[in-house]
Amino acid sequence: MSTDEPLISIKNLKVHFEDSSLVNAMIPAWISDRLGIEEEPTVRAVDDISLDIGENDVIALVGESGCGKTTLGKAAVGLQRPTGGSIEYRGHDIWDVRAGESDADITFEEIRRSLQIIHQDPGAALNPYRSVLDNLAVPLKRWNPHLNHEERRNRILNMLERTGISPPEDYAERYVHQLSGGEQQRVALIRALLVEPDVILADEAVSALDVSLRIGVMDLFLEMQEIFDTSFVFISHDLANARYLAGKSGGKIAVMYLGEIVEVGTAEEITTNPQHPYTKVLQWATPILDPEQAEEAMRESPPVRKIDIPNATEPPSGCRFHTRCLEAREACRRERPDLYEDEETFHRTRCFRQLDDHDYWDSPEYTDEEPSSSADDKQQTHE
Ligand SMILES: Nc1ncnc2c1ncn2[C@@H]1O[C@H](COP(=O)(O)OP(=O)(O)OP(=O)(O)O)[C@@H](O)[C@H]1O
Repeated sequence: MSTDEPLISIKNLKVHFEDSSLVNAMIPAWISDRLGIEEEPTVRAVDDISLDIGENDVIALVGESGCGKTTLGKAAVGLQRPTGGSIEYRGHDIWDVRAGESDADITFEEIRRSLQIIHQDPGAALNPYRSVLDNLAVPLKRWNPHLNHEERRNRILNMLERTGISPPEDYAERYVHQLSGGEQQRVALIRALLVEPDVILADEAVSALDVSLRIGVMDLFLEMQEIFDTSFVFISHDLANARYLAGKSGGKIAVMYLGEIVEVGTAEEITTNPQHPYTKVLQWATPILDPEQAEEAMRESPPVRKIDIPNATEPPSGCRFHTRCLEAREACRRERPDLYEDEETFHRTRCFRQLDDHDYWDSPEYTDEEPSSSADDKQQTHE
């Protein structure tokens, strides 16, 4: 259950990258000028996002590849400098603290300790030349220097045991490559938990795992979340994972599309009552386990005009989803919708269709793009 005071407050966050791709970098500026090539288009990875993360909160960020999930997550934990807007940790602007321009009684280092990250590839975060014990001793030595060797060892063995790595004495002596993917992810989780963080960002932390192991690791994350009262931000391109994580923990799902959050709600709301047309596309593309239901779903056309996602360097005007949206009208091309909140459920949706009296309803249907063949779309989406 989260308290009113946010742990992290993200306000109008922008992270734009200058896309200095190799091709651009190899073309001299004078040739680019003559050919009219724009040298470094700006990638609007995160564009005007506001989001609070409360104490003991669970948020599952979901969206297609390239929509800005990782960039938002990294910015939230102080690993990515914003190009606009702000990120506050317990009321202190993280980057002002880092620049020494804040009167906060906390250092940037301490903020970074409180905000941990777990990557998709846990092996990358662990030193392959050290044992599990030595790997896990590193954060303890740094943040709990008063502990002696024996105390550190006991704490680590205890965590190994609690996370189901048994016998802990045996595993503690193993090297990272001697562990399975699931065990490595558990060790990465322990490494993050040992420094007693307020927030753990788990970036596609279960995506690489076999489906059979996935539920076990997700359950472990949620169990640890409850025991340690740590907030978790789970990043996933898979709505099914997001639903599981947010559903079991009573957390929220935030759906991202092209650098924006388009819908936020409980797992129940997003699953049974999705409001944004893009969320319905994600829902449609999410595998259904029941074979009978899956077959029926396969017969339905995708609820989208076209499959291709626009380029993040040139996002569509107005509502960014309008070029793919079956419900789009002219108003959607002209004007950017806000995240409108349902007063009863707190479900928020960035779509004019939430407002009974919006001009949208009198606006002509959007016709710029020809709807593509639904049969082709179906095939492409399932490939
Ligand atoms: N350092 C960078 N320089 C330039 N562009 C970047 C950089 N990092 C990310 N991007 C671009 O920003 C956009 C968002 O990327 P991001 O990795 O945040 O998306 P994502 O939703 O996490 O995708 P994925 O699931 O594939 O990791 C993409 O277009 C990506 O190419």
